[in-house]
Amino acid sequence: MTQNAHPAIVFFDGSALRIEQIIAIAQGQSRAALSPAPEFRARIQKGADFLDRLLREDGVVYGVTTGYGDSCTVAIPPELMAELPHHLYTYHGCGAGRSLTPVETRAVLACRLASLSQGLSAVSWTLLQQLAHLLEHDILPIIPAEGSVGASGDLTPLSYVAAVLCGEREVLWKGERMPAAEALQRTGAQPLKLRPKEGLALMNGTAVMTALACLAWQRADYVARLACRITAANVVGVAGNAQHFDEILFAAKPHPGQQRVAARIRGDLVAQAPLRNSHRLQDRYSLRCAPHVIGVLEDAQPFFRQLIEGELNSANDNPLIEPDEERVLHGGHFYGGHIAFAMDGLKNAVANVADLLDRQLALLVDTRYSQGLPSNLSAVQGPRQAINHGLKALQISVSAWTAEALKQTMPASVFSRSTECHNQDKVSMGTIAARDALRVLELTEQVVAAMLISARQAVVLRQRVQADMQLGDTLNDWVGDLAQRVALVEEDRALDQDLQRLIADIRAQAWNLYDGA
Ligand SMILES: N[C@@H](Cc1ccc(O)cc1)C(=O)O
Repeated sequence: MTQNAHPAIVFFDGSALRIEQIIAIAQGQSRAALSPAPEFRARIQKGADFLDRLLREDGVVYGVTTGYGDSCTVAIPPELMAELPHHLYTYHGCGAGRSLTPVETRAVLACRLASLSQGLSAVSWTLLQQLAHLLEHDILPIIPAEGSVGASGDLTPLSYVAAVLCGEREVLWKGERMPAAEALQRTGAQPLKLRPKEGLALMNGTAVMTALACLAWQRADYVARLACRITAANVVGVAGNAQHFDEILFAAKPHPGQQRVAARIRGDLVAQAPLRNSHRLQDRYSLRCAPHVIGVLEDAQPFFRQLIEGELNSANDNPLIEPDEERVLHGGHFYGGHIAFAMDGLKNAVANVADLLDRQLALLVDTRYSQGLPSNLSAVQGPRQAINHGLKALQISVSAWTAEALKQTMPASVFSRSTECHNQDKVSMGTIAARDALRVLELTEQVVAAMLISARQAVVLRQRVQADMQLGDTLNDWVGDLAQRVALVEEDRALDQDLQRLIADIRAQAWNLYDGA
């Protein structure tokens, strides 16, 4: 997707949002705003009014007139009720670990706003405005990444959002870390005084894991595309057999994602005649089965999207306050099992792509398998060949990153444990799964960056040993583009700067691959 494909403003009014809209907000390509539609505001108001009436007439609402979680049996005296929401974020101020990045934090704010805009959380219009104010002025709560079990949602990390709305704790604003109160004041906003239930509404949900999942989904999509292009280049590099990606062959196995991967690679290899009589009819699995590996990710992504967007477009706190039917519904929508499962699956499929690429590089650097390419893809000829080592160390690094990515695939969702005096006795661990997925993606992007260097190197060296080798236009243009970004590795040189630049290109999705198909 190109940048100008994003609308300038994403309006929040409870209607369904897509992953791309959250990403566009997170990356600063779109602004977020509350819908000006009077019906939307009226619906929000109706929820808040209903809660007020309920308290006047009925007097008992979980988390409003009672303590939280297992402490729901504790009655809150009326004179202390107003303080209760502030206690919620205060005692949850026990996060640790790295802080979420600005991109991640914007995504969190957008996901929480999406959930509260469903109109089922009985928050005030003022609260929504304050949340939108943070996004509008790019006031970013400092949110520690660790400390959520992912059911009761992301209570602890979201307490940092709640506190900031109330002018407490710290934010990043215009690149500077400062007290939240100062940033609010300098942007013309007042600290919020939370109404009954608003602490729970803000915190008792899945916005952190959902935000991280949106970001992971999009990065995984791009990794899959790059893996197709790199595989095609590597087939050329080792003079492999393009027939492995044949259309009739893949028609026999009706996984649409796998078929799409085969079609992409096949399209990239248009100039490669199928080697019907070559001495080696079949390439090794890391090439021949590339559609079967990348295809798992491709086929799973629509399902992951469905899980992620289902969560994104949900009211995921508790209790829900339904203003039309006038119901107070106690449930467990803060349970992030769908995100946990999506992220455990995504990290597995992505790490398998890293592993595939690592195996392809192992073929390329080894003269036993590379069909005439120089050892370690060294481009140096003549006497100086002896002291030059080509991509030897790069391949070792790729193996290290791959091993670490694979190690990270242990499912988080199976590590549920009973917590909070056995009220939260089954939890999702979705936030841990999402953080794992991002770490796997980081490592895999490093692998991909290295593979860009090696794929380009391999194609050039193949041309050297096989002067009549033809490249299709797409692959030719792409290798030409890579040549602009990274010089051929000839005399030994440190490659870390090249890697950093390429990783940045990958993160910026610098290449338009397969026209979004
Ligand atoms: N998620 C719990 C509420 C809760 C809130 C804060 C806690 O510290 C613990 C539990 C529920 O709705 O049942």
